[in-house]
Amino acid sequence: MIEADGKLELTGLEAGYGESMILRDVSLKVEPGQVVCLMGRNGVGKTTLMKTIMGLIKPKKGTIRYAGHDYTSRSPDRRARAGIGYVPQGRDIFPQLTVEQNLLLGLEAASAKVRKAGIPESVYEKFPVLKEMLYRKGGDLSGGQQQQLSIARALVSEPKLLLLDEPMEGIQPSIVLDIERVIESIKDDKQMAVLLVEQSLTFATSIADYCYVLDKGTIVAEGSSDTLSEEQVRRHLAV
Ligand SMILES: Nc1ncnc2c1ncn2[C@@H]1O[C@H](COP(=O)(O)OP(=O)(O)OP(=O)(O)O)[C@@H](O)[C@H]1O
Repeated sequence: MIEADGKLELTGLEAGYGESMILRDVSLKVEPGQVVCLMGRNGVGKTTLMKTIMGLIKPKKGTIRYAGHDYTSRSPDRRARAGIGYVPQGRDIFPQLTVEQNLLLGLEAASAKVRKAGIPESVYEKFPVLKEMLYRKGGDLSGGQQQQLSIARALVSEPKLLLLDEPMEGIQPSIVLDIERVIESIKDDKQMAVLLVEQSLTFATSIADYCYVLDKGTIVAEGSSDTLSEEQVRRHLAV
């Protein structure tokens, strides 16, 4: 792995919708091979931050550096081709397309080299259920399976940086475990940097190398899982 591969560095980011500024002075780093968790109550700006990293929202101030280059003004397309994979909140798969067709769409975002190689076998190893259901329509899958498909679709392009927005939200416990195992295996592979929005403090601190807590659009606490005190995090997570 090249040293800067997958590295993300946000500095002094300000972003929002029209006149309403949601993120204020957000600085954050994800190193190659790391899992970094972003925590915070509902509505504090976690999704807005993910969208800004993906290029779907243009920041008013600050910089986004990725893989050693300034990506602040680059299009979402270019970010995807450069290896940023995004799994948005709420499994936006295509219900009328088959599982395989959904996965092939993930390849569209990939670099030419990855596109040529096709869907990597490693994706089916991570999600064996999808291989069994390859020709079923996405809409026929359970909610948890759709979430697995949504993550698999991002993995198909073999990203260097994976943005996961609350992948465990609203999913039955058995599938939560499956998804946690996949995130653990991604971490063990050490090929990808992961920025994970996660509400479960237990899982976040067990998997993350580093955690950030966002409140009202600002980072209010950060640290490695062993230095960030539970009390500190809970204070900002409590309603
Ligand atoms: N398209 C939009 N236009 C205007 N305001 C928006 C839009 N999307 C989100 N917001 C506002 O931005 C703020 C942050 O929302 P965001 O979705 O980033 O929060 P979040 O931390 O991801 O919350 P949740 O956990 O509920 O998804 C909220 O006040 C929300 O109402």
